[in-house]
Amino acid sequence: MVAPPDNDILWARGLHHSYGTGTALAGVSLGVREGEILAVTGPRGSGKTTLLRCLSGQFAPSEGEVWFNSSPVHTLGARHRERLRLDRFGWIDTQPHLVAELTAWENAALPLLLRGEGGRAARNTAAEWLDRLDVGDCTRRRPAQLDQSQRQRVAIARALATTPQVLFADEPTAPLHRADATQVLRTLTTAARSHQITVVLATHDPEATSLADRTVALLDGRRSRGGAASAPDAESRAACSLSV
Ligand SMILES: Nc1ncnc2c1ncn2[C@@H]1O[C@H](COP(=O)(O)OP(=O)(O)OP(=O)(O)O)[C@@H](O)[C@H]1O
Repeated sequence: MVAPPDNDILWARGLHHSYGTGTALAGVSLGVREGEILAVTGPRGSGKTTLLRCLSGQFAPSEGEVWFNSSPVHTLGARHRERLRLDRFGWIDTQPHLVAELTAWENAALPLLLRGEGGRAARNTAAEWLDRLDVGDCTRRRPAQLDQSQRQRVAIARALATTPQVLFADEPTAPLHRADATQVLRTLTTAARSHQITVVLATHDPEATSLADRTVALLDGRRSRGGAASAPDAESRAACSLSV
């Protein structure tokens, strides 16, 4: 087992993952720099979600390695991976999975409370992020009293509230209308840049790829050549990342 380059916060080599007999990842390697916003693109079924789940420790890949901050993730047991996700990672799903019985405020504060933060501090931080996501006036409402766009904004505020080292976002603006999606994406990427949060963003949205530093494209569970560089130094960054 060879340690990854020091300058990659997240690094994966030769990732394979299957669902039963269906292969979702067939040997994907990549590196993500600290503070980088990386877009993962590809057609439906190309493996984007599976890649994000393997990188974030939700799935243990059937083959291959994942390293975070120069420590192996793929050799960790389920409980240690869970702890790593709670302490270091954030996750935004395509659909906002909020707790129906809790208010927007309580939903956004939840990961902070699970980390052991005091109630008042957690609620203050959650309120700040709800404000930034333009749902500051919905804090006392439950998910059923919010529209889809407001629910997704609460889910994004919840993911940002912990200021994770790496934020994984799986097509986070798919349920939003065009204008909403653009505004939410800009808020998300601006917040990530100002807080040095590394983002791995699975997306079909050209607007999202234009806000990223670099794009990695997948096809049939492998890296394809479709990833277009979007930043001046993208070529040199891409050279640091492996592709098979
Ligand atoms: N739970 C599952 N059970 C069986 N097969 C699955 C499962 N999840 C994904 N797959 C299959 O694995 C492959 C990769 O799926 P994945 O969801 O990772 O791709 P994706 O690029 O994120 O697609 P989409 O854009 O539709 O979300 C596809 O062939 C898909 O049908």
